Amino acid sequence: MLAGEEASIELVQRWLQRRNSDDDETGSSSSSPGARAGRRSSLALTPEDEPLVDVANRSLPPSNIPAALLYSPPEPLELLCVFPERASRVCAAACTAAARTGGEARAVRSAREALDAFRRDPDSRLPHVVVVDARQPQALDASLLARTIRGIKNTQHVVLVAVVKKSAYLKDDFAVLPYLEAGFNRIMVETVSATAWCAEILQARAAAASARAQVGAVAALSAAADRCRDLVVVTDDQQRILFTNKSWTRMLGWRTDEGPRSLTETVGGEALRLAASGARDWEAPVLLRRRAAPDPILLPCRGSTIALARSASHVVFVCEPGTAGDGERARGSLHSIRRGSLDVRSVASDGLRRTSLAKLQGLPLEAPITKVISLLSAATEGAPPSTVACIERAVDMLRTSELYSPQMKEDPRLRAEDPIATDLIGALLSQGPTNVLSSRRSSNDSTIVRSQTNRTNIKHKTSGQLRELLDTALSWEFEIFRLEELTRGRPLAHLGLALMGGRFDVCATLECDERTLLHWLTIIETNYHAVNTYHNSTHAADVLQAVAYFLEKDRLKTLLEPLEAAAALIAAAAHDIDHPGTSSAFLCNARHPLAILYNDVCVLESHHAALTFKLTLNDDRVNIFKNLDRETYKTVRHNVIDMILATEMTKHFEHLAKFVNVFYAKGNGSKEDGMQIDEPLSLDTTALSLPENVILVKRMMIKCADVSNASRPQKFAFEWARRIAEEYFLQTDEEKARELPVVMPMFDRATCSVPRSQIGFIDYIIIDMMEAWAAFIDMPELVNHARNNHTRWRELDEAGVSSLADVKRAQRQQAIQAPPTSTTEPTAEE
Ligand SMILES: Nc1ncnc2c1ncn2[C@@H]1O[C@@H]2COP(=O)(O)O[C@H]2[C@H]1O
Repeated sequence: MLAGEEASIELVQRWLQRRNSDDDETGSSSSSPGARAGRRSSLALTPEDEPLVDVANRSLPPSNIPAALLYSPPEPLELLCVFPERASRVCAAACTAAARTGGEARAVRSAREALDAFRRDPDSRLPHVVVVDARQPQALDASLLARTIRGIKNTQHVVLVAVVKKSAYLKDDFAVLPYLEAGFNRIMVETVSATAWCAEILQARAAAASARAQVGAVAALSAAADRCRDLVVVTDDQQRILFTNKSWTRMLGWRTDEGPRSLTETVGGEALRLAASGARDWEAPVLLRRRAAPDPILLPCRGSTIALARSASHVVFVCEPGTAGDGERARGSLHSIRRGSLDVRSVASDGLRRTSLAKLQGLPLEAPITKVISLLSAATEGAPPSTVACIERAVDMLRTSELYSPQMKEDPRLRAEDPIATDLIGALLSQGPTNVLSSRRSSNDSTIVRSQTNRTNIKHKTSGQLRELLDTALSWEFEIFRLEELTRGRPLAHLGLALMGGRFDVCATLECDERTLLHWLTIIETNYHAVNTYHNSTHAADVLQAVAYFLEKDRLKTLLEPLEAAAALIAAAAHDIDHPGTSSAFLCNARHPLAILYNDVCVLESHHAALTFKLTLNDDRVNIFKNLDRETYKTVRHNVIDMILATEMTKHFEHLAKFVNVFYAKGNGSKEDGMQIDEPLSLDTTALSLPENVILVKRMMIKCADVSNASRPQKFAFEWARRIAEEYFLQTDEEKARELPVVMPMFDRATCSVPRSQIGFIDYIIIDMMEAWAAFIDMPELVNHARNNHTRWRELDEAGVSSLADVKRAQRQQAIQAPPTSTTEPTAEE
């Protein structure tokens, strides 16, 4: 037994014990002998306590399949006949029979045409029965066709009928076997009798309806399992893994297609022994081994053996995460919620209440924060005055509704002598119009007009050089500026096609064709402003490339579904669409129509997300979502919007703090501000089993990609720094020209130190975030590059480099030492 395991087992046992007695009290316990024997067995951890698995339990009565679940909506039969011969009389008879039985028939002559019927075309219906002419192997390989159809997803319920010659049928007793092995359900001797075909088709129709009902039921149950938080695994009677749900995959890190095949490789403990004993229902602790962590986790587990015939066919294990040793946690049932509430009341009834807390306790609902405040208040009892003062201060802080808004003045790291950093970080983190009193003004009234370049669709043709470059699209040193140059300012469509269309096969995931994806990428790219020095389609391509790079990391490969990966790539490509080159605060100050439309709240990001969907849905030729069913579309839309909105910098600390608190909360000594991580990070992967935590991962992914320029090798980081500084300067120019409040007065081209702005950006925005993300996806170079860039900026600062022109000169010198990589857009200084 592993160190500390005994204590954990005891905790789980206590939890199970308490729950059993709870169940008994409430009368919710199953009264079947099997269930009781199983429950006793859950506490049997020594040979003396061996569970009493009775004879009745071993004889495995058939498990109940809820009849209502076996529902299949009545549908008129769709028959597909595959006969190579042009005017086959057998085929004609089958088609006539289909019409007579109230169905519809279609005849095709080749395997390719037959397979077309299984393409996901929303306008055509899938056939229920496919009749394949197996009489002329030289004209049509019927077995190969059957195997291919069976290889297509969701065709288990389609009934395949092979038509054979009578002579072949009567050849030997086992003549039908090769057809059955290939995936045919029925074998029919050739006949031109429509009546004989009627009989065959009626039987096939019944078989198809029954198979459809069963497959539908299994799909519904596996979807249910996938959506629950418990870890579910189903094995065969030999403990070979047949199914694991998403929570299982997320928490343990094993993908269904690469993980252990046998349960014994990943599960240990009492549960395994009980399952092997053939008990029908049982509860016991289970030890689960994780892919990336040496120490197993111990969870309470409930199991059932499924037996439709005499012998067991399936064994189901359901493990509950987050409950071991956490007996006080509310468990979702009315009973337990009430119990949870009572905890707070009893805590608060100790004379420690504050008036506001008493009010909260009167509410029928309870938020976790209420409970936290109550518990903290209770902890002051008998505590020394200094502790009481500390806790009371913490409770006061928790009462604010702006839990995640950093207050700059209290941050000791932001010193008065660092005005550029203060300016930049302040502007990034604050929302809405600038307070006029705190801003500088200018009297100049000229306006800079930003126009949009007119672009045409790209042709999907890549030159040799471009192709070679795109082959390196999954490298962290990807030459993004060279791509910008080779594509004449249209990097997004080319890179998007290579990554989304190629490596990530987004077309297959969204069931759209490549042409639609290309049109989509083109329209998205066209709506970026090429005149922006930073927020143009090269930035979008850069963020797309970073997201693609992150998605290739093992942690994310295991965690995210193809649909989630597709949504992330879409969000990355579109996340700054139609960016005007000025910030949201500028738009608010300027009373821009977008600021009016979005009430000064998340103005730009709301616009990016809304415009993305408006452009996509407006035209079928670009609508990459057009073939998705309603639910899938809803999921993708939700994901894309959530990720685009997550790039809003005013929520930066909120997203980062949530991510760090959820995944690194245990064993990391974080400072009072909650952000500084000084100890080596130890990741808590158990948190991955909760879908709401996966959202935090996706937000963090796009956020890190969005500002990854500072974590790229120096030559890229410097070029991006120049571009963003130039864009900031243009905004300041425009603010002065229009007598608007100046959002970042320090970003004045006459006075700004670019190196210092970068040092501040890396110090306050980049380092903490990249440390947390780099540890999560195992990519230390993110932090290494950021630190190297920081060092280099500091050297330049100390050497007196300040203006954009100075930085450009330094870049040139650097380029002489290292070969040139980028072409750069001319800046206003040149
Ligand atoms: N290298 C950088 N230096 C300073 N600010 C940056 C840098 N990279 C990104 N940003 C800012 O971070 C913001 C992230 O969201 P946006 O792309 O809307 O706008 C970005 C810039 O305002």
